Amino acid sequence: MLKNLISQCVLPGYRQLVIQKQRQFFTGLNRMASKKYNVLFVLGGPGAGKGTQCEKIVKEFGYVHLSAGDLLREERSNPSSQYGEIIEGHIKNGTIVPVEITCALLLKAMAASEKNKFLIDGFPRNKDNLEGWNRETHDKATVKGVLFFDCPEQECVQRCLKRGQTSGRSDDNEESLKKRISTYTNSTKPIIEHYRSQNLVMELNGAKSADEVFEDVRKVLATLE
Ligand SMILES: Nc1ncnc2c1ncn2[C@@H]1O[C@H](COP(=O)(O)OP(=O)(O)OP(=O)(O)O)[C@@H](O)[C@H]1O
Ligand SMILES: Nc1ccn([C@H]2C[C@H](O)[C@@H](COP(=O)(O)O)O2)c(=O)n1
Repeated sequence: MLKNLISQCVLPGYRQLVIQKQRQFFTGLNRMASKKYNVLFVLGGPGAGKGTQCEKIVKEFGYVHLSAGDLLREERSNPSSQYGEIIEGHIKNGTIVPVEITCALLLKAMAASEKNKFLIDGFPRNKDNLEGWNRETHDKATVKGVLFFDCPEQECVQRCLKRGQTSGRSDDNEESLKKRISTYTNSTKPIIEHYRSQNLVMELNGAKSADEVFEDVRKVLATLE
């Protein structure tokens, strides 16, 4: 009789409780797992001031700055990398490195950081970058916006040539710059337009002085905080 009472009344209630607790546990786990990286992309022509502004943003807004170009240059300099020659070829030619390489470097750098807010500078630069990013990060990252520094071509070229006097960059010269500008116009501008159609673009006049540009950046970023 007591056995029957336990199996008919107590056990089902206990089972229900266990199932309910299991559900709560797995929901908690899922929520933890769904914590995504928050990303702001930073785009603009060569020399538009992306890196300069990112440095200032890091100091004031606590983002981690990841420059796709810097990560590629670092990978190129690693003697044990199998991608060194491919990367150098693209950098000199002003063309874009396949996304599998660039996205893997970005994800590795994000995973190595304890922070959650990233400025990804110089990416995505073409359709291959954009599609690869979406494929690899749809469950890992949320793109909160795109900072777009608009700057006239002649100003960009002058800045890069001046930087080339001391930067040691193999692409801060007239020949590479022509190709970089053409890649920017033909491949990167459509990506900016893609994000503009999603209302994600924050456009800034990059032709002003660096401090004036940052004043504008501050206002725009304050709306995201
Ligand atoms: N607003 C500005 N006015 C004048 N010079 C600037 C301004 N912003 C940056 N510069 C200078 O222009 C050069 C290019 O700037 P920066 O490296 O920030 O551009 P970038 O967009 O990151 O370039 P790239 O894509 O080629 O790496 C640097 O020498 C920098 O000091
Ligand atoms: N998404 C990217 C970013 C950069 N590169 C390569 C080709 C660029 O000309 C070069 C320099 O980049 P920068 O420092 O100017 O941002 O790096 C690329 O292939 N893909």
